[in-house]
Formats: sequence, structure tokens, C-alpha cells
Amino acid sequence: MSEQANPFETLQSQIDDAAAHLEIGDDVLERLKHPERVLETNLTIERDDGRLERFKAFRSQFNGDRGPYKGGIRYHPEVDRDEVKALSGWMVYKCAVVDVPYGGGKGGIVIDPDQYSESELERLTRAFAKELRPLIGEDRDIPAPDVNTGQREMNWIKDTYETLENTTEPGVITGKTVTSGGSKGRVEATGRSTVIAAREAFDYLGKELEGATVAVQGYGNAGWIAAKLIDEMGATVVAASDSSGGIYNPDGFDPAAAKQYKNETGSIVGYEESQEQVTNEDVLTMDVDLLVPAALENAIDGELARDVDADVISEAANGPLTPEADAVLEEEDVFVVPDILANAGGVTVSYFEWVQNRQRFYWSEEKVNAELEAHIVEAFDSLVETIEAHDLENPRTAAYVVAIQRVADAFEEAGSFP
Ligand SMILES: NC(=O)C1=CN([C@@H]2O[C@H](COP(=O)(O)OP(=O)(O)OC[C@H]3O[C@@H](n4cnc5c(N)ncnc54)[C@H](OP(=O)(O)O)[C@@H]3O)[C@@H](O)[C@H]2O)C=CC1
Ligand SMILES: O=C(O)CCC(=O)C(=O)O
Repeated sequence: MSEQANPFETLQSQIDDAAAHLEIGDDVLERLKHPERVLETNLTIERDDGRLERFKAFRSQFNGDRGPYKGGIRYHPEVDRDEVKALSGWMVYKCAVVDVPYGGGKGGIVIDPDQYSESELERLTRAFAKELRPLIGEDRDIPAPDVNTGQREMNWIKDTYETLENTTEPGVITGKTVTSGGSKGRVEATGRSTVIAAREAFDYLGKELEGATVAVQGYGNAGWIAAKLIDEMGATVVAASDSSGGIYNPDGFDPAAAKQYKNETGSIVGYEESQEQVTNEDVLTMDVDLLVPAALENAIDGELARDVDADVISEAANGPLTPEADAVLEEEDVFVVPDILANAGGVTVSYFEWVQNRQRFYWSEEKVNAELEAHIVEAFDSLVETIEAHDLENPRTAAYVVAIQRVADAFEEAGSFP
């Protein structure tokens, strides 16, 4: 495998590719390619055995021209400054492409959470919330879940913030449990938009989703829900993987039963309905109609892209393709629904959660899903219009053309402040 791409450079090259089709001055473009600010902090907590341990943490606020900064918090050993900057920039353009009134932010802690107890993770999350307190707020910056964080961490952050501020402000964070002010449908939202986007792409290409074969890389929140929902739409999930490896069954398997197996054993590897144990690389290069990368950045580089054998890719993960991989797949006519559209269901339902929190008026799951469907279909239609209007080959470039124009317009309409 070639050297890992730097995700921040990937983001900047994606912006440059799209800007070539727009009339935006280089000065404005400079603004759109760099974060407004990045917090780097050190959190020290007491371990269960009484020792102290320090953890590095970040929050990048990339751009607030369209609204408060918005984006998840990741716990992973490979979190670093450039990754967080890239992820926060992708949030800006994601929110713009689905037209939710937010800018973009992202945070992370450098940690392998599997090595820590629940009470250690609670102390660490509360320490991070305390550091974030001056920066966040329902009109300032609204965190949410990402890799290795979920409802539990969001509830801790909400409680810490509200306690320190002596207020109730559930809209300071999204992705909470429903009892703590979360929205119905938020847990499923990222996987749901990934499959809605895939369905729209199949429709656009004149391909049948019913009976189509699917491979899913990553079996966490985004990946397993995408697998479950695409199976419910009549496609056949033949392969899936997590960080321990992959499984394959040419006749398909039940995604929910595989998830149950993973819950019980820690991995999908070994799941009895699978006929073969395969590697992650095998999953990414399998001969399937649809590939859903749902793990981390740089899953497919230029070299591996030459072996990709899917007709459509719907990116549940952020940044799963390097720019070289993107170019190879474009050459090979693989239709890639870009992350900023495919996985935008997460932030879209986070927006619905925030609206519900502010109104103190809660929606049914049917309403959430119907509104989500409408946002993703409309975003996909704009993507297709832009592909056709600018005669573009690459759907990612089209998504950025839509998004960058929206952010640049908001910046320019605001005028200048002395
Ligand atoms: N959660 C959300 O709402 C959103 C998430 N995303 C993006 O989706 C992606 C996945 O996030 P999410 O599902 O929330 O995270 P989770 O932590 O729930 O799941 C991540 C999954 O990726 C797997 N994984 C990690 N490394 C590898 C690897 N090298 N090969 C194969 N699988 C691997 C993990 O394996 P294991 O289970 O073994 O740890 C896990 O199954 C990320 O890119 C995230 O930014 C995008 C929008 C919203
Ligand atoms: O729900 C949100 O606000 C953001 C989710 C997220 O981090 C992402 O879309 O990458």
C-alpha cells in the first residue's frame, strides 16, 4: 500500500477541483480551505487504579458562515490535528450540500477506548466537555457522535455542559438518547442516507437495486445500519468487515444476525452464516454492484482502486478514497456518491434533533424519516443537475460545486466587518 494520504490535503484538493468550475476569487477560496480555529488541549484524568493519564484532544471550527459549527467527536488512536481539520471541513460542505443551516466543526481524542473502563471514559468525556464549554452552545458549536462515540457520550457532554452553565440546553449536542432529548431516527440516519443515496444512484444509472449485491466495510453505526436497510430494500449483502477482518457468503447473510453475533463476540469474523473468512481488502475489491465503505479515511488508495470491482460506491465513511483512488474510479466509470452527500443523513437528523430541542416539540419517527428522505433526494437531484450543467464526470466535484457556491454566497452576502 502506498503512503497514507493526508486527509487535510485531500479536502483541499477536493475544493480546488470544484473551484475550477466556479467563479470564486482566490482570496475567498483561501478562506474556504482553512479552519477558522483549532483547539488543541490536554486532558488529564485519574485511571481506576489511581494513576493519572494525559490525553491529547482537538476541536476544529472550520467555517461558520452558514450557521453554528456542527460535527462529531471521534475517539481513536489515530486522531490528529490534520484529520480533525479535514473532518471539520468536510462537515462545512456536507451541511451546505444538504442545505442545513450549519457551518462545520469536528473534534477528537487520541485514545483507543477499548482499553478503558466505562467510568474512565466518563471522566475523560466530562473533562473534554469542560474544556469545550466556552466554545460550544446551541448557537455556537454543536457536537455529535462519530467513530467510537454514541448516545452515552453525548448524554455525558450534555449533562456536564448544563451543570456547569446552570441551564437546560439540550440543543448544545445531538445524538443523545431519546429520553435525554435525542431524536427518533438519529441512530439509523447515517446508514439510512447512505442507502437512499445508493438507491438514487442506481435509479439514475438505470440499475436495479432489487437483487443487487452489496459489500460493506466497517460494521459500526454507519455500516451495519446501511447493511440492514439495503437488505430490507431487496439487495443482498454478501460481504462485510470490521477491524478484525471480513466475512463472505455469495448467497448473502442476515445483517441483523451478523450484528447480534458481533455484539456477543466482539467481531463479525466467525459468524456462522458466512461461508468464507476474507480480508478487508477482499471486501473492498469484491465483484459487487454496490460497495459501502463505512470505516475510516484512506480505505482505498490509488493502487487498491484499480482492483475495485463495484459499479457504485456510496460513501458512509468520511474520506474513504484518496484523491488518486477517486481519479482511478472516475476513469473506470464507477459512480461514487461522495461522503458529503451519502452520509449526510447523520447531520440532517441532528439538525432535526436541534430543531425539536429548541421547540421542545418532538416528532414521530415517520416524520423524521420522511424529512430525511426529502433532504437526501433533493440533494441528489441537485448533484445530477450540476453534473449535467457543468458536464462533470465526477459526482464528488459536482457536490463540492453546489456546496462551495452556497458557502461563498453566505460569506459574501454577510459583507465585511471592520
Ligand atoms: N456516526 C455517525 O453519525 C456518522 C459517521 N460517519 C462516518 O462513518 C464512518 C464510521 O463511523 P461510525 O459507524 O459512526 O463509527 P463506529 O465506531 O460505530 O464504527 C466504525 C467501524 O469501522 C470499523 N473499522 C475500523 N477500522 C477498520 C478497518 N481498518 N477496516 C475495517 N473496519 C474498520 C470498526 O471495527 P470494530 O467494530 O472492530 O471496531 C467499526 O465496525 C466514519 O468515517 C465516520 O466519520 C459519517 C457521518 C455520520
Ligand atoms: O450529526 C452531526 O452533527 C455530525 C455527524 C458527523 O460527525 C459527520 O457527519 O461526519
